[in-house]
Amino acid sequence: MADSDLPPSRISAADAQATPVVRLPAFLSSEEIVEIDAFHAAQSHACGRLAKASCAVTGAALWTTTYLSTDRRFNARFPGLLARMLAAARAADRAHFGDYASRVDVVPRVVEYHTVTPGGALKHEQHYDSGSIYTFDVMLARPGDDFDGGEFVAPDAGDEEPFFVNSGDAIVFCSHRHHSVRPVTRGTRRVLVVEFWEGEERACGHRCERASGPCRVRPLRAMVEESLGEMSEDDRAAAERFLRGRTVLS
Ligand SMILES: O=C(O)CCC(=O)C(=O)O
Ligand SMILES: [Fe+2]
Repeated sequence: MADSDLPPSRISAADAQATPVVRLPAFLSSEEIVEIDAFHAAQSHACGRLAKASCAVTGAALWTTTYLSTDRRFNARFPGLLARMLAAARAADRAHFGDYASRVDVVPRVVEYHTVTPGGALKHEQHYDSGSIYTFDVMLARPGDDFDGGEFVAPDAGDEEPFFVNSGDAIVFCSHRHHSVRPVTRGTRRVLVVEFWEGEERACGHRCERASGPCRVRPLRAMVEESLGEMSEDDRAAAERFLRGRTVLS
C-alpha cells in the first residue's frame, strides 16, 4: 500500500450494498452514555472539530463533528468499549457481511461525536465511509424525546423499522455500504461514530485520509499563525472564526 493512499477496498461496491445494517439494541447502558457525554464536554475544546453545515441566516452550525480520537484521547479513556465494538463488528461480519474482514487487523481510524440540530442532515444517499472496513454508530440521544427526524437511512435495507429506537442502540455496517441521515426537525441528535480501518491507529484531529506514515493534514492555523499576530484585533477575530476546525494539506 502506498503510504499516501487509503487501503484498497476488500469488498466490491456491489457486494457492500448487499450487506445489511446490523442492529445492536441497548449496546450502551445509560451510565456509559453519561460517561461519554461527560468526556465530550470535558475534552471537546482540545479536539479537532468541524461544522459540516451551517444556517445561511444565523451562521449557527447544524451538524458539528468533534473528533474525540484527537491525540487518541477517547481510545485511551475507553479501550474496553472500543474492543467491544470491534468484537461486535467482527461477529456481524461473520454472520451477515460474508466474513470479508473478520480476521483482518483493524484499529480505530476515527472516533466522532456528532451533534445535529434542526435542518442538519446527511442528504447524499450514496454517501459511504471510504477507506474504512467497519462503521459502528451508537445513538446517545433519545429518539422522539430529545429530537425528532434525523432517521438513519440505508437504501435497500429491506424493512422500514427505524434503526435507532432508544438511546444506547447501536448499528454496525460495512463502511462501503451507502447510508444517509434525514434532516433533524426538532431538538438535538447526538451519535458516536467509530470507523475501523487497516491503516494506523490515528491521533490527528480529523478523519485521516492517510493510512500510514505521518499525517499530512495539519491545522491551517499552523500555517498562518505568524500573520495572525500582525493583524488588527477585529481581523484576527474574524480569521480565528474562519480557521476554527479547518484543515489543509501541507
Ligand atoms: O449520523 C449518523 O448516524 C451517521 C453519520 C455518518 O455516516 C458520517 O458522519 O459519515
Ligand atoms: Fe458515514
